[in-house]
Amino acid sequence: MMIRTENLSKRFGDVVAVKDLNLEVRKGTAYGFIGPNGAGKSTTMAMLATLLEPSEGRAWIGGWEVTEHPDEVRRLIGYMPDFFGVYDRLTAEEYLAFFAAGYGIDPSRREGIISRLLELVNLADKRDAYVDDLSRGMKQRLGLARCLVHDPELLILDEPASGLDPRARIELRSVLRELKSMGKTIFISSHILPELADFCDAIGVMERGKLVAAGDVREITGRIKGGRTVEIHLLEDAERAAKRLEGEQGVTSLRVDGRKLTVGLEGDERRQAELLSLLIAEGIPVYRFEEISTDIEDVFLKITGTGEEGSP
Ligand SMILES: Nc1ncnc2c1ncn2[C@@H]1O[C@H](COP(=O)(O)OP(=O)(O)OP(=O)(O)O)[C@@H](O)[C@H]1O
Repeated sequence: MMIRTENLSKRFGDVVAVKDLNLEVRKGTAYGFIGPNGAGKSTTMAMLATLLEPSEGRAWIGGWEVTEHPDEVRRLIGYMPDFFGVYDRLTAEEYLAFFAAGYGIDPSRREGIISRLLELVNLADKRDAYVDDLSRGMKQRLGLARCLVHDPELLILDEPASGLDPRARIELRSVLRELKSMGKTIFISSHILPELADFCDAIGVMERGKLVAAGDVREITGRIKGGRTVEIHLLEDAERAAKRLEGEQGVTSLRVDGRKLTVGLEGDERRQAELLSLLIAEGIPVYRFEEISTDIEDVFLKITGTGEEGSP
């Protein structure tokens, strides 16, 4: 596990920014952290990046507890905050050299690293341009290069696509895909779900400090596309039921979790009833069969229906 948190919480006076957060992000995957403004995404990311002390709970990065081993954690992560400072007298190259020096990278290696990074984020031709003259999309990509100077395993990216035009978003996404193919773990936030859906393996949705949904991206996006999710509780391991429903018309996903089977379904109530009959006919002991709460769908509607210029 690359990231794990246990009841991670943060209070600012009376404001509970993050409440009892339990997250798991597997190594080598891209995890989309979705939620409206103020949901607690930035606060969570800052705690993971060792910049903010949790009020309660714990968090581990690559097995290192963030408050006990901040140095080890910092070596493992590249963190990109949601703001970009002002660097009017620095060129792109000088900017990266500054951070490379900050990470204690040997001067003889800096030049090579900077060239490779500028290449990676498609800014090789902007090497001598002043940072403040770059477009917002270029600045974001330069910011990404900056958090890669020490070759971290995990990238924590706070709304990197916000404020970018569609073209700049596409360019950013192509860089992120490349990083993923290099084996990096990517933890990325956004308030627009479709923006991350096709890139991420898993997503977690925050609302008012709480994780209200988390899981496989296909399962969750299936719900948004009008599909439904049915939870089936059995008196036996759910494998047999999963096998029986595999390939059945309308079934878009199946997830076995001990004696619980979660089914993504495209179809109406009649189809649900048919699937239940199939299981019963097979002698599979179902004791609970229910479509799970539509609250979660409401949350998605709120998040995805904000009228922002998303790029599905
Ligand atoms: N330093 C702080 N002092 C007081 N309150 C804070 C502080 N930082 C964040 N908060 C509050 O904590 C809550 C969560 O904020 P946070 O920035 O983590 O949300 P977010 O999901 O990242 O939203 P955004 O997309 O707007 O950055 C908000 O109510 C915010 O006002």
